[in-house]
Amino acid sequence: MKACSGADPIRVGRSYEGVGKSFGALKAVTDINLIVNEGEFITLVGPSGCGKSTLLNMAAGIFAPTEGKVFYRGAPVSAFNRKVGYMTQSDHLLHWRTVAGNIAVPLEIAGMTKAQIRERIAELLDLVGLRGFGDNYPNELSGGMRKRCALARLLAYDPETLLFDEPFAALDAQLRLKMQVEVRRIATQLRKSILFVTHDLDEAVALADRCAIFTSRPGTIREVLDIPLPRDRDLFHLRHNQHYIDLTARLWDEMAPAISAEEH
Ligand SMILES: Nc1ncnc2c1ncn2[C@@H]1O[C@H](COP(=O)(O)OP(=O)(O)OP(=O)(O)O)[C@@H](O)[C@H]1O
Repeated sequence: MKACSGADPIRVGRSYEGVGKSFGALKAVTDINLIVNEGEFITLVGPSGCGKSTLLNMAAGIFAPTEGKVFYRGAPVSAFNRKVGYMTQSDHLLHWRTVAGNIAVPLEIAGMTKAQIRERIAELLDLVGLRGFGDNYPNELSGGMRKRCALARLLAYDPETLLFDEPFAALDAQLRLKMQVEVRRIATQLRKSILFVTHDLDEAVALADRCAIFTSRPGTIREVLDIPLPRDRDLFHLRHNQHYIDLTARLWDEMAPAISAEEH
C-alpha cells in the first residue's frame, strides 16, 4: 500500500485505505489511498471511466469496496449515510413542488416540524441567494437558480461532506463560474469537506485545495497536486494569478497523454 498523501492526524475526516472496487470481472479502481481532511476541498480528475464516480459512491456508502476500506472519522463507512450530500449533473428537482417544497423534502424525511422547516428554508434561501423565490416552481427558474435550489436542498440537513459529480458540466461558461464562486464561498463559510469530480481542468485548479489525478482504468491516484491558492481566492480574477496559470498548465501537461489516448 502506498503512503496516504496529505495525512494530518488532527483533521482527518475521510480516508480511503487500499481501496479497490470491481464490478464482476471489471476492476474499476485499485489501491486508492487518499486522506480528506476536515474542511478540505479536493477535486478529482482523470480519464473517462477511471472510477471517479465510483469513489464518490463508496464515500456515500452506496456500495462497498471489494478491497480495503473507506473510513469516516475513524469508523468504516458501511451503509448509505446522511453525513454526505450528493449532487450530480442533473438537479433532480421535483417539478410539482415549489422551490421551498423541494428544499423541504429532506427536512420532512428527517421529521422536522412545520415551523422548523419554514425557518430552515428561509436560512437556506438566504445562503444560496434565492430569497424571494421560495414560491416559484422549477420551470420558472433559470439554469443557475435551479442549481442554487438543488444546492440548498443538498445543504438542508447539514451534511458534513459534500460530493459533487460534474455538477456544472452542462452550464455555459459564465454561469459555471458563478456557481463555482457560490460553491467555494459556501464550502469556506460552512467549513464543509468536499470531493468534486470534474473533467474541466481549469475548474479542478480554481476550486481545489488539492487535486487528485487518476490513471486510466483500473483507476488509481497517480498524484495529488497541492493548490496553494488562498482559501478566500477571487475566482473572477484567477486568470491573472501566476500560481493559477502555472498550476493549470501543469495539470494540462499531466493529463494530455491520457486525454489524447481516450477513444472519443
Ligand atoms: N454500478 C455499476 N455496475 C457495473 N459497472 C459499473 C457500475 N458503476 C460503475 N461501473 C463501471 O466502473 C467503471 C468506472 O466508472 P465510473 O463511473 O466510476 O468512472 P468515471 O471516472 O466517473 O467516468 P466518467 O468520467 O466517464 O464519468 C466504468 O467502466 C463503469 O462502467
